[in-house]
Formats: sequence, C-alpha cells, structure tokens
Amino acid sequence: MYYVRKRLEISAAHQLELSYPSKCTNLHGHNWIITVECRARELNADGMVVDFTKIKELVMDRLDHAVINDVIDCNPTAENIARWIVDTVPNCWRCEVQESEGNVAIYEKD
Ligand SMILES: Nc1nc2c(c(=O)[nH]1)N=C([C@H](O)[C@H](O)COP(=O)(O)OP(=O)(O)OP(=O)(O)O)CN2
Ligand SMILES: [Zn+2]
Repeated sequence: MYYVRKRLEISAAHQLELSYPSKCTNLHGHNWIITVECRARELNADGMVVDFTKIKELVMDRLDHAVINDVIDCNPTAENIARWIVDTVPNCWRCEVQESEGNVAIYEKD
C-alpha cells in the first residue's frame, strides 16, 4: 500500500448550529491545521497516489478564507469538515482537522 500525507493551514470562518447555547453559534474564525491522508494499492499512470497539488486545489482553494457554512452542506464542525474532505479528495481515507492546539477531530473510513 502507498500512502501520502498533505498538511494544510486554512484560515476560515464558520458558525455552528447547536442544540444548546454556545459562543460557537456566532460567526467566528480559526486557523485550522488539516492533515489529509490518501492511500492506494497501485500508483496511477503518473506514479502517484494523488497529486499533492490536486489535494491543495480541492481543499485549500475551496475552504481558505471562506465561510465554511457556504461550502459544505452540513453543520461545519471539525468532524464534518474532516468527513467532507475524505469524501472530496480522491483516495482519501483519513483526515485530521485541528481547530486549536487542544482540539482535533478525525474522520477515518472503515
Ligand atoms: N466536537 C466538537 N466540539 C466543538 C467544535 C467542533 O467542531 N467539534 N467546535 C467548536 C467551535 O468551533 C469553537 O470555536 C471552539 O472553540 P474553542 O474556544 O477553541 O474551544 P474550547 O471552548 O474547547 O476552548 P479551549 O480554550 O480551546 O479549550 C466547539 N466545540
Ligand atoms: Zn469554531
């Protein structure tokens, strides 16, 4: 199995819909550190699992300096952002979304 890992830093805003009172329901920003992991049993014709530049285009170009609520079609928690990235990037099986030093969410395909 071949693996690639791409680390991105994204400045963006979001606003959570929550069932309880929280400061996070206000529009606010983070500098998210996102780690995208892809894997493949065989390399493509270019000798890659997936081009690092393609990962950047699919994630960074769509989320950086965006209001994430406008981009992803669900409540933009760190967990849902990680899931969206796994569903968006070819051959992605795992994604870590670090919202702050102490807060990290991970989505991994079964
Ligand atoms: N499981 C999750 N919990 C929370 C999420 C999330 O995406 N998944 N998101 C938030 C908000 O985005 C909020 O902005 C986080 O605020 P922050 O102040 O960073 O978090 P804490 O209240 O834990 O404060 P620390 O100072 O970092 O401890 C909230 N929860
Ligand atoms: Zn937040």
